[in-house]
Amino acid sequence: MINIAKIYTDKDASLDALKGKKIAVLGYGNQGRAWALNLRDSGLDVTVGLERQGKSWEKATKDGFTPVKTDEAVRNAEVIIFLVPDMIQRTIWLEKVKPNMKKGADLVFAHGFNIHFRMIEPPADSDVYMVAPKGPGDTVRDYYVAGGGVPVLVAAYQNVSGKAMEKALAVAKGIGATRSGALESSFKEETETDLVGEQTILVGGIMELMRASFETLVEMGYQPEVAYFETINEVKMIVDIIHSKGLSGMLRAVSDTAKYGGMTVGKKVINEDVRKRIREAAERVRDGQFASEWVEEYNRGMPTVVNGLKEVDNSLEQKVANELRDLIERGKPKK
Ligand SMILES: NC(=O)c1ccc[n+]([C@@H]2O[C@H](COP(=O)([O-])OP(=O)(O)OC[C@H]3O[C@@H](n4cnc5c(N)ncnc54)[C@H](O)[C@@H]3O)[C@@H](O)[C@H]2O)c1
Ligand SMILES: CC(C)(O)[C@@H](O)C(=O)O
Ligand SMILES: [Mg+2]
Ligand SMILES: [Mg+2]
Repeated sequence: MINIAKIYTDKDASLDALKGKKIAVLGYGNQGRAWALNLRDSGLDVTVGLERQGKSWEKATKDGFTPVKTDEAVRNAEVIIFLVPDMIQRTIWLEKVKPNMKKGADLVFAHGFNIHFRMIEPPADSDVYMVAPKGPGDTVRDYYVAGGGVPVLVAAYQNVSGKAMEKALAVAKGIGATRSGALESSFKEETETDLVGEQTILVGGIMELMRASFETLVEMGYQPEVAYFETINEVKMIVDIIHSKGLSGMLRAVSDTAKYGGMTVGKKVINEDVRKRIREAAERVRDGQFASEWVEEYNRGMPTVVNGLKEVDNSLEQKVANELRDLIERGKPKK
């Protein structure tokens, strides 16, 4: 056993710390919808707070909530959960939450960005804690409904009441996370590791590795559909095995030919140079350079994100994905 991280499960957490308290969930997007539904299904008192009527408002209403404007949602809340995009949180905090919140209400985050990089300066009399899902919002909902939960990192930044961790664990239990595990961390550790992870593997790394392999095969004259099955579609199946049995389990599930090729060529593709660049990316996160760059990009209207999305939407790999979607869906296991 390595036994470094402190991991809490259902037996260590109680919903009592939040029972009867008014909880405002700000935002109804990826995480907002999942949290609001899971917390409500866990018997907690949730109000959805939104800035304006629109898609999120409609979605929340369809799910049986009666959304209200952000300022109204926070006025009565004892627990305020920030589930609007990271780059919006500071403005919402300054303009809507800070002037209207109850004195001493809890401030809760799903990612430490705004606190760690000091974009939000919380009042000294509030508990400030974090429950950060280690998975996408839809999965947080899907796993909960299926009786499971996505693991989370929990941390307390300010613990005025002495009960911040108890309440973080109650939130974790409410969204189903302690059915799996809530790992004790810090705002610093969560923020930095989450950013490094999404840049180098979960979003950036995996996408670029898939695209590089796919595009190489297509350039060499192989059929795009064959390239798609090989370099993008099968990743889920391999990752599913890693997910349940670890890397050793995956190696034992593939042929010796794949083991040998994977072990020798993998290290040439993902070589020392790549490791050096992963380290550089991690250092840029840790010293705040990435955060400054992202704030600046956001303030310019996110041109890189907007154009990048367009480029991927129009790529051959996405066209093949659209073409094969029915076939792929037909083949999925039926519960
Ligand atoms: N996406 C994920 O799966 C995921 C995973 C872990 C942690 N987080 C964290 O959860 C938090 C929320 O991220 P998300 O991806 O769920 O957000 P999101 O982009 O899905 O948020 C959308 C919601 O925010 C509202 N919103 C968008 N722009 C707004 C604006 N200008 N003013 C007011 N409201 C606005 C929308 O109406 C919608 O309700 C972030 O701190 C993020 O880092 C997200
Ligand atoms: C789902 C992720 C990538 O893990 C999350 O960190 C995010 O920012 O969306
Ligand atoms: Mg993230
Ligand atoms: Mg993440």
